[in-house]
Amino acid sequence: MDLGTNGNGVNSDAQSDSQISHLALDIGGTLAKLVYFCGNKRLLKNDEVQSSVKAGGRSRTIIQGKLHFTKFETSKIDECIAFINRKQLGSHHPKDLDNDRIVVKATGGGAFKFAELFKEKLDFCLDKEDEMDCLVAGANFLLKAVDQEAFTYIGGQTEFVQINQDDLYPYLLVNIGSGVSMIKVDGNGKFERVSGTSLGGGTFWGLGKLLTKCNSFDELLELSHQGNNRVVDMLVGDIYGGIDYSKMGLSSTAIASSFGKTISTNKVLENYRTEDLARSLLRMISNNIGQLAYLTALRFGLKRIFFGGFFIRGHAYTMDTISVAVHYWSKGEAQAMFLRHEGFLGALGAFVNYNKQGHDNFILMQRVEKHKPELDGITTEEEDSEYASIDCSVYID
Ligand SMILES: Nc1ncnc2c1ncn2[C@@H]1O[C@H](COP(=O)(O)OP(=O)(O)OP(=O)(O)O)[C@@H](O)[C@H]1O
Ligand SMILES: CC(C)(CO)[C@@H](O)C(=O)NCCC(=O)O
Repeated sequence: MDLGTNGNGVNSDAQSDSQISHLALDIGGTLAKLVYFCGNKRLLKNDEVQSSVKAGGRSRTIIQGKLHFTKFETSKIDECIAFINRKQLGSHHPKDLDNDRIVVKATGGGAFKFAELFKEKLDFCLDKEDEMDCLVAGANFLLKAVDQEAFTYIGGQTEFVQINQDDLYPYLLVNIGSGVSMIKVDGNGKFERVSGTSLGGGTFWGLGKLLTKCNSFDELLELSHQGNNRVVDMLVGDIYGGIDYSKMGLSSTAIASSFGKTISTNKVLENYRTEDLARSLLRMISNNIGQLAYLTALRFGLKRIFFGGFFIRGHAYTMDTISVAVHYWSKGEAQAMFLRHEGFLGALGAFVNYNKQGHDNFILMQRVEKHKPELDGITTEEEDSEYASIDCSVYID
């Protein structure tokens, strides 16, 4: 990534305005996530160079641009490769001195599984980063650098959380991907994966697909939106003749047994509305994760729980169920918080890790974006229109 600075730190590159792009990948069990930066190289002005040299530093080239976010199904990794190729992402990265291949940071199991494929198709050398390390780096970056990133969702109301940088740690990060990882975060690079469960997003999507025969995750979410779980779930009231089990604080409407009602009738699968099945399933998975998250937080005395991963998808009912579960089990002591770039923690973390040794010429700067409820910065129809890009600058030596 050497852009040609001379010995005095004055940039000798004659081109002052050229496009540049950088890329990091998180290839998970279900989805492959891409974070890429596109921007225009800007040479430092003379006075900027002088002040930088006077301050004892080297001069740097600033690149202003946007971080973009997009995803592909891991099972269609060829589409992801074609996208990278079409956009020529990574073409400005440094090359591996040993084999002359473009080095790209990558995390998730797919960084191992597809290393050969990326080598063959794109001449990339995937520089593998640990998945948990990247989730934490991504979450810390978002929480510290991105304005209005974290929010609570209670009773249909979104409220942004003001993050106090000096009082961020410790917190519990619950990443709901195909499976669920729970990580106790104590600082930058200081963390422990303290728990996990295989009942995660993959379980919801997989069982949901089998039960409803729907073709996409979004369709399944949409079905759940319109369903009524009481048709499928056995409620406390079903067992107690319509009344609360008040001695134990269980209201008649509380779920006593997820899917429990399906055993007591002579109905078969086809007799149930797919909407109701989807609703029950979403509630079962979200409730369970909310409860496990709370118990894990309790185990380590953590009050703040941030939820990430693509399972959440900013979906109101999912967030509401998780929030209620955390609130209910903690008796209001702990709080569930969500992140706007929930699904991209790992990919962002891999991107941020370009700053680590060996890549210290690439520094991701704070972004400047103010929250816009609607989408911003969408530049092409190919991009995933759901995710707001982030305005930011990077410095290159
Ligand atoms: N368009 C989509 N297609 C498939 N799954 C989706 C989609 N949108 C959201 N999901 C949900 O997101 C989950 C995958 O989340 P995520 O990408 O964070 O995990 P992953 O990295 O693939 O999994 P893991 O970290 O366990 O390897 C799916 O299991 C599903 O529940
Ligand atoms: C295996 C990983 C870490 C892969 O991302 C994830 O799917 C996960 O955390 N699964 C849950 C595994 C467990 O703790 O039981």
